[in-house]
Amino acid sequence: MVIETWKKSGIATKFPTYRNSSLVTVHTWQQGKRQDDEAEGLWRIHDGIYDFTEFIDKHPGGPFWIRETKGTDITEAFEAHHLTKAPQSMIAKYKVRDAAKPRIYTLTLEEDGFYKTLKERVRQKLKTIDNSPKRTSDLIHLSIFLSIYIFAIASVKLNSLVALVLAGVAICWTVIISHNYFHRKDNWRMYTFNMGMMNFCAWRISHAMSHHIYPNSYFDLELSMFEPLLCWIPNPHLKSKMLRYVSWVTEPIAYFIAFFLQIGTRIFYSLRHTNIMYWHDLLSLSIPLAMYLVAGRSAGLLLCVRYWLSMTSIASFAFCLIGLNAAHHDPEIYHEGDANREDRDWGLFQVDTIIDRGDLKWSQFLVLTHFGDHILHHLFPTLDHGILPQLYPILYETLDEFKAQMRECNHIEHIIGQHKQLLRTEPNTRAPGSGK
Ligand code: HEM
Repeated sequence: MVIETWKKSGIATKFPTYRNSSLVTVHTWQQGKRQDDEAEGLWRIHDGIYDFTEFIDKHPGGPFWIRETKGTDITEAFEAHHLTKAPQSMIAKYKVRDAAKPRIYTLTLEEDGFYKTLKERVRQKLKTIDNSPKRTSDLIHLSIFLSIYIFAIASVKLNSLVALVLAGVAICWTVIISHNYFHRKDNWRMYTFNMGMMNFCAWRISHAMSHHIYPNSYFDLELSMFEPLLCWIPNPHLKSKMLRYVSWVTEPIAYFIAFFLQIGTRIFYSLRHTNIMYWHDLLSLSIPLAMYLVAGRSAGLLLCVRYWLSMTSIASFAFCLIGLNAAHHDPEIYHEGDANREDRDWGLFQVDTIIDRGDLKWSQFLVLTHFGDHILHHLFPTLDHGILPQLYPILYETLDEFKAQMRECNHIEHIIGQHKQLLRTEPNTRAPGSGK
């Protein structure tokens, strides 16, 4: 089949099927990937086909990761989520056959390539690392999480706008910090991601499996989900003139409604197609409930719900302001259609799709609440953000060896860059690392 030129991906031999569907959801992304990935209905790692059915409930990281990836190519996800050698030595017994067709993804994970070299160094470093910052992360998470209820209740009890805004900020920060936890084995903190009406299971697909593995490409669901309103891919087929300029106006609206759009789409899809809702989708309701039970009986349930919806839209706005301007969108950053680095290493691809927030690095609190240390987080998503700073010397050394660079800028520069990227339709012809 001939692919139209504009649909040619820089990281795969196919244009992803899910992008042809009218409603883009986590579920349609998974369905499309099962069609595209040449995994023969099972699990694919490199050029082998594996049957992990028996292993789903035994997986130390929790059953979700394996159950939800059945029928897909998990090569990069498998590499990025394990730092010990155990998983690699375990897979042989589940191998069924060699894959009939080549992999569709063209990124590489060579033993002597950037990512595997860095990973081996990180593996060694982890043996001697100071783990105490993990406790600080846990404490920060718990304090911010509890402060949601304190500020929410205060907003009703004192009829205070300040408390309402603070509750919104606390919801936003709780959601961002709990992202530090949902990338790992199942744990109670991952559930607190749902305080903003979104769901960590949906995000384990759209964020961990899609965005983290294939950032800024056609396979990145976090780009395509925004495309009716905001489009970062520099391609006039996706980004009409109208969308380019109108997006600057619709952007603040999109920020305010993003959380509601996520749950709305999931409810709509569940009613029309297959249920993709979980019991823990109800967790965010604990906020208005606490407000009503502790402080709102005289004010009434309706007022509590109104205040809760207001703080959630503040949280949504703050989340988008932080998240969409944190790392990935700037004309200097690789987006689908731009010239590729010659070295197709998966880790270098991650480096090319990110500019870190340099202004946060001095504070663990700011890193946790603002998607800081983003490059290291993309490369090693299961590691606590608290210990990432200790890995910088190894990262710098390995980047130097592979003639790559880590880029940094502050939040204002990111906001300016993100808006320029919304306007950009011309692909970059200079490949990252070309040095010209
Ligand atoms: C889509 C594929 C997979 C994903 C996303 C995934 C994800 C994870 C996660 C998040 C953890 C917990 C890490 C932590 O909290 O530090 C984990 C641990 C683990 N997983 Fe997986 N996993 C996948 C496939 C597999 C497979 C196929 C095997 C072996 C057959 C496996 C074996 C293990 C083992 C042994 C651990 C314990 C920690 C370690 O030794 O690294 N996983 N996995």
